[in-house]
Amino acid sequence: MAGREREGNHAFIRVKFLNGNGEINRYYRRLHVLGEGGYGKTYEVEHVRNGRRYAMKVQKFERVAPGAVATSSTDPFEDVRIIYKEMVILNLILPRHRNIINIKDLLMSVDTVYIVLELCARKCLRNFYPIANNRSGRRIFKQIVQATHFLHQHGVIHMDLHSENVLFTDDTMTESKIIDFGLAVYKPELAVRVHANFNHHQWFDIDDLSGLIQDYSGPHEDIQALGHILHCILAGTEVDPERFEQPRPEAEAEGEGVTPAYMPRMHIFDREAKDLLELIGPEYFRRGALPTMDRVLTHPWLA
Ligand SMILES: Nc1ncnc2c1ncn2[C@@H]1O[C@H](COP(=O)(O)OP(=O)(O)OP(=O)(O)O)[C@@H](O)[C@H]1O
Repeated sequence: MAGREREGNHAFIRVKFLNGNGEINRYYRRLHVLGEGGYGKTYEVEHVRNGRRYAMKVQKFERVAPGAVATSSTDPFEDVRIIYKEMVILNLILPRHRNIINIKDLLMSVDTVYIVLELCARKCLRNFYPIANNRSGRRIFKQIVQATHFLHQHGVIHMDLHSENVLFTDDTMTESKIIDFGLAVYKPELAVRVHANFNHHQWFDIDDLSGLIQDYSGPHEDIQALGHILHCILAGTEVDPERFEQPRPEAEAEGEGVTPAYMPRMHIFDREAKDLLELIGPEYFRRGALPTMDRVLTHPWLA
């Protein structure tokens, strides 16, 4: 059982095809719902034969009759494209990384995709913020930065990094995993590393490579999202990003004082953590243009 395998030096997807949706029960027993997103539900499941627990993301899509004409407003192909892209990114483009969710199995019927993932605890960054201190905050933030850098090296921009898309492997909240590649974009021109000779021409039409917001997508989107996450870690709470959309002098001139609860807790964090916030944080804190990922990685707080 494995979604991602290598045949010689080439990547390929191993998919189990199901004759009907009921057949999924021969492989996995659904235990309960872990979460619900725009494209379906994610369940905790148990493998029928070996009893191991996993998370199973179930995504239904419109059946697309061969030759059917789809309108742009109700484009059934769009659902298929999004699901397909997530499968290819997780299966083929990315090698394993300890801080990126690992795909375990992939099953498909005529109208549903079942993506089986390693199971995380029901803890996400939101649960971590209040207990973060300089040491743990630095460790977790470094994991997320390194995993994001790894994505970028393989040409993948996540595009949806936020508190609920970073889960923890267990309740100790010491090991994090980035999940949900539904909005991710693959940009072959950005890739400096290629896994198992992945050749995008074999897997994508060039049009299918575009994300929902492709024209604006780039590493800066993820770096900005990391800046927001860092702000939340330092503040010890989820922060409303809209409050920090303008630089400090402008915000203060408009009388928008910021709640003390949203300010970095400098009695807990090193001055270097604040310095990194001034590099990648929201406009309110930032001193200049967003830096490159390399500069973030080598920042003294993380080095
Ligand atoms: N591997 C996992 N282990 C445990 N829980 C998970 C796992 N993957 C997803 N979940 C839970 O299921 C929820 C939905 O998963 P995910 O974000 O991947 O789905 P989605 O349909 O793309 O959601 P969205 O519309 O929010 O982007 C997550 O927020 C999380 O609570």
